[in-house]
Amino acid sequence: MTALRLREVTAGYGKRPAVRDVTATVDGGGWFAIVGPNGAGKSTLLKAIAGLVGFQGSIAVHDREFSALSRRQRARELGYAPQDPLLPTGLTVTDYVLLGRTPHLGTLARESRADLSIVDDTLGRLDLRGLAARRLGTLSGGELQRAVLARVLAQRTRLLLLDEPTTGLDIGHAQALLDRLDRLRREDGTTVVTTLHDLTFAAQYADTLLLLDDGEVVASGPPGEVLTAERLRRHYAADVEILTTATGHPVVAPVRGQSAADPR
Ligand SMILES: Nc1ncnc2c1ncn2[C@@H]1O[C@H](COP(=O)(O)OP(=O)(O)OP(=O)(O)O)[C@@H](O)[C@H]1O
Repeated sequence: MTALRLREVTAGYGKRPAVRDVTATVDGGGWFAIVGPNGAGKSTLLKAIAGLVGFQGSIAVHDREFSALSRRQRARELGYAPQDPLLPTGLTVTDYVLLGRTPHLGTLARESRADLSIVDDTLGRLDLRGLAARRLGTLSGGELQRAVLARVLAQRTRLLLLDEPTTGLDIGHAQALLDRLDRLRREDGTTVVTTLHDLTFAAQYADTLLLLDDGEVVASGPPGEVLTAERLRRHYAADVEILTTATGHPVVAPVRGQSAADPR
């Protein structure tokens, strides 16, 4: 099944769209990473898919035209975690994660035992049970990041849109978080769409990369095809070598002192 279909999506804020004519298909259960240099339009594209930025073109989620759905229906179809969410610092981790159940609550808006059980299960999956009673304002950056992911996972949607989910995480925590997402994908068939700055991580986890530059798609396909030294020089002004892990995944290795942006 197709989880997400974008047809000629153009989106932005003012007269000049930040994203232009993006066409892409994401298979159910896949991992699709949107990559590109700063300001390329990655976050804008995710926001358009999440219904937070106006767009032209067509966005279909699980074969339903997204603009035809109500806010509540959208929140049941996809979970979105922004890069810098506004966090209610006084809320406990449990109460914050419970917010993820809002689209599923009945008319009386009271959480059921099933909702609480989902929250507890999600806290367990993200090793957050020990922090359940802590207020968000007292957490470290990495702990907060996990709490944000927990809120989205508690929404229990088949499609996740995550904007830079590893920002501020050390390499071990970043890997653990991406591994958890990967397990979710394999066990529950969840579809994952992320923006990721770390191209080596993107190549490890995603099956498809979409490379944006200046709002336009400049390459898409399997990581091994998209990530070439030539492309990274052209679109990131970066001097890199592409190495390969024992498992055959590309590794993007910067080469010292040879930045293409350096006037020399
Ligand atoms: N709210 C806004 N109003 C006006 N312009 C915006 C707004 N948000 C982003 N932009 C502009 O849209 C363009 C794309 O920004 P976007 O945040 O989508 O890029 P990005 O690829 O996610 O960048 P980064 O890697 O730096 O996070 C940029 O030129 C940015 O300045």
